[in-house]
Parts: sequence; structure tokens; C-alpha cells
Amino acid sequence: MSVISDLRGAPPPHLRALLPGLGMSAARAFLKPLVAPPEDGRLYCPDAIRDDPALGALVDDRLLRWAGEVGIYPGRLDKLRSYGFGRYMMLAHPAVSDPDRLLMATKCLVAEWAADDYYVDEVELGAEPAVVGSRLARLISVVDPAQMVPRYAADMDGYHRLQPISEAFRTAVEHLSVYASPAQLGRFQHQMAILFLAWTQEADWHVNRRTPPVWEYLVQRHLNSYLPPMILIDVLAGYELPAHEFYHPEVRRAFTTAGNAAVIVNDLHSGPAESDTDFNLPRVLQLNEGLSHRAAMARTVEIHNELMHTFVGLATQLSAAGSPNLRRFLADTWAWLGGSRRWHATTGRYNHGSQR
Ligand SMILES: CC(C)=CCC/C(C)=C(\C)COP(=O)(O)OP(=O)(O)O
Repeated sequence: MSVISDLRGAPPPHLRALLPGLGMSAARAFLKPLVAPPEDGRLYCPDAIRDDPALGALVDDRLLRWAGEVGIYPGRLDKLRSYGFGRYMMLAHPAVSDPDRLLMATKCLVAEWAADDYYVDEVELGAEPAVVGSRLARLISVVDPAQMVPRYAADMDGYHRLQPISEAFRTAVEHLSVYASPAQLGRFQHQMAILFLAWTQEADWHVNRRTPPVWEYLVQRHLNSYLPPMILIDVLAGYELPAHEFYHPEVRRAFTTAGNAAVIVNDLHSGPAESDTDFNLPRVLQLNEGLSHRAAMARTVEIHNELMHTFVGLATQLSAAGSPNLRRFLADTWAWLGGSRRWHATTGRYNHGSQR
């Protein structure tokens, strides 16, 4: 049974108490001001709801201090600043003005990005496909602490002390724990395991010099989507979408579809800044289907738009039937997508001829 009929039919008593009796038309009206039909060939995606450059810069200042302390991006802190990851979180969470909450999310984001750059993608920065699996398995032991007998604990701690990315994750999770409930922290740990699995799949393509078929690339991008930062939406905003709603299959479908669409925006922007061996959807389409760059970009936009239409359709139905928290979560997801789009279009990571 889908969540829609589920919630309309016999919601549990505590849910029924929360249902405000909104119908489909009210839910559509709720989303409508945010949804504008795209012109042909244009991205079907909202823009940022808020842009507060001073708040973004404040979070970036604090981020740079933390990055220096944990030792990530050594000698490249100017580049890290130009990426504007603090600005990213300011754009993606327009209802959040507390710099510390935004910093917490930015630390998590940057720990992930540092692992992606230094372990997975950038050979010049030390990435080695043959050891990606081992490095990430060791790293997950920081995110979801490995229980160790005392005689070997010192060896494990000694290893992590020498790894700036381990330290980045340890301190980011510590900061996250200030704001997240145990269930929200569990979600994050789960999502990291999914992300790391996807990165080992990517390493397989490199080690075995294999170009994935389009469907396999899309599976990888489903696992390696924007969900890792997006699952913190309610944590930042100071509420909690309870597990029975967050993990409901239809909510999960809507949310993962949004995460997949968001990461395809990344693929549209990041291609020119990526190494020649890196994969993105336009490149995979070109290699598999012999498309020109222009045609592959157009197809990528189409795929993105299809995902977005699916998300909006599901979100509209879920908003009509779900709790106020679920409606808020879906609206916050829409706002996140708009902020993310604005960041991709303006960050120094992908614009102004930036190289990693
Ligand atoms: C690093 C991170 C925030 C994880 C979630 C999504 C993700 C892996 C990315 C957006 C990075 O994807 P990609 O490696 O294609 O990005 P770059 O082109 O390396 O910036």
C-alpha cells in the first residue's frame, strides 16, 4: 500500500491528530508558487529562495578555521574558500540563520567532499582506485565507531590521527550530534555507508578501465546522490521527520528522486573541472550512445527534468495526505534544490575556469 492511500485510509492515531485535512488542491496550491513550468530545453528546477552573502561568508570563515585545524585541503585553503561550501549551506537552508547550525552541515559536507577529492577522484591529490575500498572501510569506522578490543584500539586511533579526513569526519559527526536525535544520526551513518559503497563501485570502473552502461551509472548516482547533505534538512531547521514517515517507501521514493535530480545538476556543471578519467552523465551518454557533447547535455537536462516532475508529483500527493512535518520537509527539500542550483551556477569550484 502506498503512503498516499496509507495515510488517507487509516493513519495511526497520532498521525490522524496531525492531519489538517488538506485536500489535493490545497496541497497543489501550497507548492504552486514554487513551481513554474520550464521553457523548452531549460532546467525544471527552482532558484534559491534566499541569498545572504554575509551569512555565507561568516560560515565560510569558520569553516576555513576548522579545515586548518583538522588539516584537510593542505596548501589549498584558498581553493576551499573559493568553493563557498558555507555559502552553499546558506543557500540550501533558507530558513536557517544560525551560523553554527549551518557550519555543522558545512563540516559534514566538506568531510564528504574531501574524501571524494582525496580518496576517490583526484589522482594528483593522492586518490588511488585500488585502495578506495580499504580507505573507505576504515573511514566508516569513524562515522559509526568501530568497537575494538583495547589491545588494538591504540593502533586504530594512531591510524586515524594521521588521516586529516578521519579527523574531519570525527569532528563533523561530533558537531552533528549536538543537533541530531539518535535516529537522525543513524540516518547519516546509513547514508555514509551507501555513499562509500558507491565510491567503491566507481573505483571498480577505474581499476578495470570500464565505462559503465547508462543504467549502471544512474544506479551509482542514485547511491552517490545529494542525499548525504539533504538528510540533514530537518536537523538544521530544528524539527524531526519521524522514522515512520522518513523511511516510508513513498517518501523515500520522493526524497531519493530529488537527491538524484540534484546530483544531475552537479553533473551538468562539474564536467569541465573534472579529470578526464572522471565520469558524469553527459560523458557516459557520449561514450555509450555516441552523442555529441551538446546532445548529451540536452539529454541530461531531459533526464533531470523527468526526475523533477516525478518528485513534484509525489511531493504534491504526499503533502495532501501527510503530516505538517512531512509537508514542511517536502517544501524544505524544494528550497534545498533551489539553493543547490544557485550554488552550482556560482561556485568557484565549477566556474571562472577553476581547476581542482
Ligand atoms: C561529496 C558529497 C557532498 C557527497 C554527496 C554528493 C557528491 C558525491 C557530490 C556532489 C560529488 O560528486 P562529484 O564527485 O561528481 O562532484 P565533483 O565534480 O567532484 O565536485
